[in-house]
Amino acid sequence: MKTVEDLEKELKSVDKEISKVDAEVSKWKNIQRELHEKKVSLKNSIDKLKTDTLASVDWAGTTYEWSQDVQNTLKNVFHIESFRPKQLGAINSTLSGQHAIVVMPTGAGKSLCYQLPALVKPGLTVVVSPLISLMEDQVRSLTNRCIPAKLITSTGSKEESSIALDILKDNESEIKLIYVTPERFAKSKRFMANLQKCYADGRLQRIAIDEVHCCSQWGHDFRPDYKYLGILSNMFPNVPILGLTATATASVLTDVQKILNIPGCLVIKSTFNRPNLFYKILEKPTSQEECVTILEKLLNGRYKGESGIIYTNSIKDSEDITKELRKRGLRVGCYHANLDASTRTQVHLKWHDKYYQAIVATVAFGMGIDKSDVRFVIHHTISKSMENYYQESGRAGRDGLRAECVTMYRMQDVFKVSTMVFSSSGGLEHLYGMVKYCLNGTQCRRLLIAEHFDETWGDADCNKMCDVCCHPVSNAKEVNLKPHCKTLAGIIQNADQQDVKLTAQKLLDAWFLKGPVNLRHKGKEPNFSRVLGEDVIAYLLVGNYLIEDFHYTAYSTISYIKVGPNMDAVDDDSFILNMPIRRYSHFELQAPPATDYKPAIITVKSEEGSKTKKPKIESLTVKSEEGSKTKKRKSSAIKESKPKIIKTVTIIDDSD
Ligand SMILES: Nc1ncnc2c1ncn2[C@@H]1O[C@H](COP(=O)(O)OP(=O)(O)OP(=O)(O)O)[C@@H](O)[C@H]1O
Repeated sequence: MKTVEDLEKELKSVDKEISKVDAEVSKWKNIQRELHEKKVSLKNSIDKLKTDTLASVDWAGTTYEWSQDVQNTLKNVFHIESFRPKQLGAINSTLSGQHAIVVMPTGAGKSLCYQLPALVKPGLTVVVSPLISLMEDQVRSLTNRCIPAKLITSTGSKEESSIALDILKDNESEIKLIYVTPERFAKSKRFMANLQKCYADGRLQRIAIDEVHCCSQWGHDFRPDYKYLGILSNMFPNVPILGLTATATASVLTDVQKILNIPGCLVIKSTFNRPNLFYKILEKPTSQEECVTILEKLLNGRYKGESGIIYTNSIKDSEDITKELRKRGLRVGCYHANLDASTRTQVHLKWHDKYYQAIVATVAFGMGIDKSDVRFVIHHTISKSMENYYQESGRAGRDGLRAECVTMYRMQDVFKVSTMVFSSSGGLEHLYGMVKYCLNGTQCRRLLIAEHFDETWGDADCNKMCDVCCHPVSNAKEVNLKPHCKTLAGIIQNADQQDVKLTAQKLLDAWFLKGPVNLRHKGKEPNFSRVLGEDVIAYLLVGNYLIEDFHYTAYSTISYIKVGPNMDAVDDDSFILNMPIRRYSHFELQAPPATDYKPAIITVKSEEGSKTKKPKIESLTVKSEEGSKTKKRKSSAIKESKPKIIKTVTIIDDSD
């Protein structure tokens, strides 16, 4: 019989064995993890290679079996003379049966990429779109062109909905495009059953997914119902999926391909450079009243008689600014998510019809704005990311004529936004990208936007259409931040010892020897302005020398400033940190800009027919109600005078 000692000995040896096995298991688990990582990386490389290989094909050819039909449909049905960059490639690829994602900036003409193919081949194109109003506009405009299209909504009567649903299984139906929201795929069994019948009958020609970035949580407009669209590629093999978006970040595009189950699909991306948009950062005063005065001057001066949008970051700001501008006699509308749908539509229409010169809006005013002559977009507060900024400012100048994107920047707004976004994944990182853009005073703003979209644009692409390129500084002065870093870290540590938390404003006060004496440092006041001091704090924040620390109160969230991880390096002898000093360049508020922006090609559609010409800026034929005259004038005059135009002037961007 074994003794307790024997058993304990045995137990020890089993423990030893277990440890050995654990070590082996952990070794194999590591190997397994590494292999999984390798597998994912190989899959990604394969997908990327597939995408690159597909992208290297010249899809914009004109010798496909459908090429003649495509040209005829373009001219005779859409009454368009020529394709814009990448449209033909997108059309040919989807007609070839490829899954594809088309990435084009706002207003570049994405809809044509699925509307035209729908008419060239037999069968039905299902278009998924997130907004009913957007779909209504599209169906209306297609119907006006005698293109049979229908919308399936849950807002109409049961009978209407039933008729629309039956189109899917009616082999005799003439409808070519059917618009649905993504919720249909998730929630309507009848819709899915009819769609399967449509597929089984060989009538499902294509699935187009508009605003396809809504699939991805990385995008700026995530919609949970979009994730159900992932079943489509398996459910309907051989039916090409065409995703369309104006969001071009690589992570979003890869994510979208994964969610839709079409990894490695063709990605057709046109340049995101909007050459007609002028980018400007404007110094924002500290008081709301002064801000309103600037807006008033801009609306009455620089943008007199022009349409635009003023973006604010809160409902309260949008209401207050609207009220103040109205008091000063300006016609502006207010738009935010708390207004009911019919009020929002009213505001939108009044702006569209030029009763309102501008809409003062939160970002709720976004998707579905189809006004081509927006001449200015002013950001009263910075956007929460570069991606958002590009989308919001991109609502200007869809007609290709010069338009301006002005952002009012002040350090205090960084915290207004950071306290809203800090809890979302990547929120602060994205915001700091926007702050870097505002702090920049030496690099072309277009280059910064290009970097964001992984594109490379040359200096020539700007054509002096940003404030930095307009007022280049040959020898930008720099401020050596090393001593200031030490002072600021010292102030924070001193406050910490007294159990006091510092907001950025309080930190700034203590640094400039203002505010409570016990929080001030013992050295001298900085020998530069407080505005530059604000820039230094923001610069250190985006560089991780300072960090934000968020605290909730009953009514709000407060951002306090703490020393960040990169501050450790400041004590090294070799540490160097110089910040280029930026200056706000002059910006005329009360007079229209002297423009020298020349659009690439102008197509003048006249009663006699359409002609495409090289820019004919010196002379432009304009027919007024009084008759037709040809005037000699400079390009700037095209924008400034407002003839009663009967002929349409369409600007085509030929940069590819
Ligand atoms: N090749 C073309 N030539 C001239 N006009 C075009 C061409 N393609 C499209 N358009 C016009 O450009 C305008 C914008 O097109 P569309 O609404 O499809 O843009 P979009 O890229 O979908 O924009 P958004 O991202 O805002 O939805 C429409 O009025 C459309 O008729």
